[in-house]
Amino acid sequence: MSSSRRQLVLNVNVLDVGIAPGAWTLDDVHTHSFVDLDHFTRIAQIAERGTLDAFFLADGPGFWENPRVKPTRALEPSVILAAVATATEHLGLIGTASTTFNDPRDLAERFLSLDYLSGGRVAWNVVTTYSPTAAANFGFEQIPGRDYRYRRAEAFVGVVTALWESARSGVPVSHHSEFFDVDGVLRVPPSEQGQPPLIQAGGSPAGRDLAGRTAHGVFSAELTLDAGRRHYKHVKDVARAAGRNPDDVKILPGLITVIGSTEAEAVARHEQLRTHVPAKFGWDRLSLTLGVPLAELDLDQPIPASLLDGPPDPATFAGSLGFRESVVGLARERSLTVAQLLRELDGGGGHRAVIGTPGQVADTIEAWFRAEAADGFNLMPDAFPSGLDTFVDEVVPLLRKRGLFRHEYAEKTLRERFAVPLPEYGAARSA
Ligand SMILES: Cc1cc2nc3c(=O)[nH]c(=O)nc-3n(C[C@H](O)[C@H](O)[C@H](O)COP(=O)(O)O)c2cc1C
Repeated sequence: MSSSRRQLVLNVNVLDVGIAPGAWTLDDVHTHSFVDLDHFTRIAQIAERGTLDAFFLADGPGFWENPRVKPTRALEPSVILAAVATATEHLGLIGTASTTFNDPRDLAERFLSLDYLSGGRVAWNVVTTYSPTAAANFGFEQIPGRDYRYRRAEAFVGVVTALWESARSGVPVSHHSEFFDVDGVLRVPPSEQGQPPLIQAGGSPAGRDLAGRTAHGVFSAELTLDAGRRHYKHVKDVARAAGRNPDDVKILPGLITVIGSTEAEAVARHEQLRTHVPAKFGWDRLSLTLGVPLAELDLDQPIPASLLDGPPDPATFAGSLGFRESVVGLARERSLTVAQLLRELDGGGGHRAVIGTPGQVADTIEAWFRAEAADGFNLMPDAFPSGLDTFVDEVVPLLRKRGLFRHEYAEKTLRERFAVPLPEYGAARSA
């Protein structure tokens, strides 16, 4: 793939007041920022000032953080995205919605409406969700197994894209599968970009396969350059084998940023953001990510190889295999103690963190992009709005100077910006 044709993609992943568990303690947020539309539109306007590609909301229908420790997503994402759409002109709008806990017609209508009203700036992040709290909200005793979730995801994506196509063609969908029976057309008018592109998040073999065959972007959680390159090649190979142009699926790992004008300043900010967070917070998260009881994780010792070797049964392991593989890879490669691993993961979250100067952040972005470990990143600033402000003011100019990032928006729709083609008429109709 020629690197001159590749465009660096930078989305901002908006995790309420920031990914750092202590982000809520900073002075520029107030107690209700996480449910304040002004907070979200302000973030979007900063992102647009930095000509970022898109505003990206994670979501799951249930609590996934302990709300006693950290404010967590409370408003339904399409409501936030509708407000952001009216406050911006160019910024893409990526909404996450679960294929396990939604109805495809309802979702197709919601996302195409948003796409129509925003002038073709929307993408759907397809997730299958592993949170037990979400399952309990929908009458399941436990989260349905991974095979079931991905089979349903496949059918779900087929119905949604077929319905979006019906909005353009007027030709009714006729879908009958293990999961859905849908006959009809969508009443929403077609959007300026035809239909929203698809992003996918979930790194198990089934998740990567779904992404390679159907998605235009992958939200991944790779922690080392080598693992990033392997994942990148794998998904592009799946796309190629499915007859697609591998450039049409962008690989976008998460990247946590904690920025200071010197490295010491960044470390001090990082420490400050940890002050009010219970020590057990990251430890708990790590135990869930690995599927290993907390009692077996000694802070001062490396994780025993027997625990790293894998969930005993991947079919029933409830967490994300993608996150688990990334964390295990890092722990093995660097022989880290649990305490060092937690530090490296900035609290056990599973995404790569750079704690450093704007130059160091730009270096990481450039190195991963040039090594074909990433086509871009889903940026996760430690805290909003300050962490994003600094990124836009200090890192974006460096990336522009290096010829890696746009100076202004050139394309109107998100599909044009990502340079991904619209499916042919008929491709999805009887999915
Ligand atoms: C980087 C990343 C981000 C994710 N974001 C979400 C999310 O916002 N909401 C959600 O319900 N699930 C999310 N998931 C979970 C996946 O959809 C999936 O349910 C889970 O990862 C299990 O799949 P896996 O074993 O294929 O990784 C995310 C997974 C990854 C790897």
